[in-house]
Parts: sequence; structure tokens; C-alpha cells
Amino acid sequence: MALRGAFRTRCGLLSLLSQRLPHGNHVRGCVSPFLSTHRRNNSTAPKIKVDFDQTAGVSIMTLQNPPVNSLSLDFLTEFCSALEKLEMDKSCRGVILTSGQPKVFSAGLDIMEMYGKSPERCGEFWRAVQEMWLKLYSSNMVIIAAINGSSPAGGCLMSMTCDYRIMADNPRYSIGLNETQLGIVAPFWFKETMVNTVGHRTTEIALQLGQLYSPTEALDIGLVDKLVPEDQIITTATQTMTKWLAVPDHARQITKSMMRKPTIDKLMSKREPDIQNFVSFITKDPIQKSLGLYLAMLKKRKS
Ligand SMILES: CCCCCCCC/C=C\C/C=C/C(=O)SCCNC(=O)CCNC(=O)[C@H](O)C(C)(C)COP(=O)(O)OP(=O)(O)OC[C@H]1O[C@@H](n2cnc3c(N)ncnc32)[C@H](O)[C@@H]1OP(=O)(O)O
Repeated sequence: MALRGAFRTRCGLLSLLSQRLPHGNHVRGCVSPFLSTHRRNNSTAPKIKVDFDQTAGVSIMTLQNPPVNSLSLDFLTEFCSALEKLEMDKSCRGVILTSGQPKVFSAGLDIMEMYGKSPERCGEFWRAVQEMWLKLYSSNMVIIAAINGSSPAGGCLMSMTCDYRIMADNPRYSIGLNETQLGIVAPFWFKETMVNTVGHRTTEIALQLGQLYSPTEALDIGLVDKLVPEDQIITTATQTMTKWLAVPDHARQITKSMMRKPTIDKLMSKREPDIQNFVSFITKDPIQKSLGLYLAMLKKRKS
């Protein structure tokens, strides 16, 4: 009951917002001025912590972009550079992705990067989102997500690029591609990553509704692979990694590539049009208005 209640509350807020928002092109209006002063995390502290266990050949990458590990341009740039270094280091065969922030794995794309920004800046941001996805989805390393908090939208995408997902069994957490609830659309490669993870029909329902799932529901549909108590998440990820690393690298890597290559090739061949598509979509007045209202709702929820 408590689980259902928590899930309903979260979805309720989002539905409330979508009820208030006409999503058609007829919506017009300027962006709310108070949102442009939204508190930013301008800290120069590292946003990714990498702990490399040389003996095991495994790195733990801890996301630490307070307050909610939103995927900003700075964060994505640092993340890709850290991942690339590990990819080039032949002694690193596995990566565990986890969050250093309480209750949140990642809040997804930083909405402030898509709100009130110039088309050039939006394009730069989108290229970085693509880069993160490409690097993770095509990695030769075994990547395990230790999802120790909520993981909506881009956070869910990041988790789905991993080879295995372990989530903390806490009914307050949720995971899913909730883009439609913000009045935006999950791009084709988000959609295909989800289809590759949970299948076509489940994705069709999940994406249209912008559904966020509790850990138990996520396990039921195969969006995550295992639930454990939160304090066991890293030990379980480490044990799971040992099992995956027992498989000869070359055989596992070729198999992984065979499964994922069609989706990767599709984005690779459409990178520039995908950026143009994103920029033209996200800078439209009605979309900006939806994002503005969503941000306002996020803030209001706290008070
Ligand atoms: C025709 C086809 C065209 C295709 C074009 C493609 C377009 C598609 C474009 C993009 C795809 C988008 C993907 C995304 O990832 S969008 C982001 C979606 N994310 C969410 O909906 C999550 C929103 N956040 C939450 O639900 C919660 O914050 C939480 C569950 C993650 C954590 O809850 P809690 O611990 O209670 O924290 P707060 O809600 O209090 O938040 C703290 C603080 O952080 C701000 N914040 C939260 N999330 C974000 C975010 N994603 N970006 C920026 N800022 C965020 C929140 O506003 C609070 O701020 P403060 O009041 O200043 O403290």
C-alpha cells in the first residue's frame, strides 16, 4: 500500500502538470523570469569520482553533481572524458556507475540546459548528450548500474546503456522515461534503447504515458535486473561484476556489439540531423513554456 501510495503521489504531480498544460502548438507565452535565476551548481569540484581497483580491474564511477546529478553540459563533458580514460586503460575491464547524492541516481538531463538557451548552446548540449550515450552504449567494458536513487528520463537512459542494472529496493525511488510528462518527446535513440531493454509493447505504453516505475514494477518489466537493500548495492554490483568478467572479453564484447550496433549505427549516421531536430523542437515557444511550468512545479513541490 505504502509503495502504491508513494508511486501515485509522484505520478499525480506529473499528471497534474500535464493536465494544466495544453501540449499543442497553439500555446504561446514568454518564459517565467524567476526561473532564469534558478540556483546553479557552479562548483569546480570534480563531478565524477573514479575509484580504480587495479587488482580487480574495476572502477567505481560515482556521480557527484549536487543536488540531483542532473546531466549538465559541464557534467557530461567531465563524464565522457573520465569514461574515455578508463576505456583506453586496458587494465580497466569493468565500471560500476553509482550516485554520491542521497536518494537520486540522476534527475536526467539538466532542464536548465534546455530552457531559455540559444540554439547554439542547445546544439552543443545535445551533442554532449549523444556523446555520453554513444560512449556508454558502445563501451567494451562491462558497465553495471548501481541505481541507488530515483532515475527519471536521462537518468533512466544512462542506466539502460549499462549491461546490468541493480536498483535499491526503496518504494520511494522511481525510474523511467517520463519525457511526455514534461511535454517533450523521447528521441528515437532513447526509444530504441528502451525497446532493446524491455521490448516494443512495454516501451510503447511506457513512453506514451511517460511512466515512472517503482523498483518492484521496474523489475517486473525488466527495466532493472535485480533489487537489493540499498546498503548492499555496491557489494552486489561487485559480485555481479566478477561473474561478468569471468567471460572471455573478446567473446562478450563481440556479442554486446552485435546486440547494440544497429542502434548505434543509426544515431551515428543521423547525428547532425538529430541535433538540428532537437534544437528546432526544444526552442519552440510551447515547448519552452512546458519546460518552464515543469520547473516551476518542481520548485513548488518543495514548499
Ligand atoms: C519530434 C521529435 C523531436 C525530438 C526532440 C527531442 C526532445 C527531447 C529532449 C530531451 C529529452 C529529455 C530528457 C530528460 O532527461 S529531461 C529531465 C527529466 N527529469 C525529471 O523529470 C526529473 C525531475 N526531478 C525530480 O523528479 C526530482 O527532482 C527528483 C526525484 C530527481 C529528486 O527529488 P528531490 O530529492 O525531492 O529533489 P528536488 O525535487 O527538491 O530537486 C532539487 C533541486 O534540483 C532541481 N532539479 C531537479 N531535477 C532537475 C533537472 N532534471 N534539471 C534541473 N534541475 C533539476 C529542482 O528544481 C531543485 O532545485 P532548487 O529548487 O533550486 O533546489
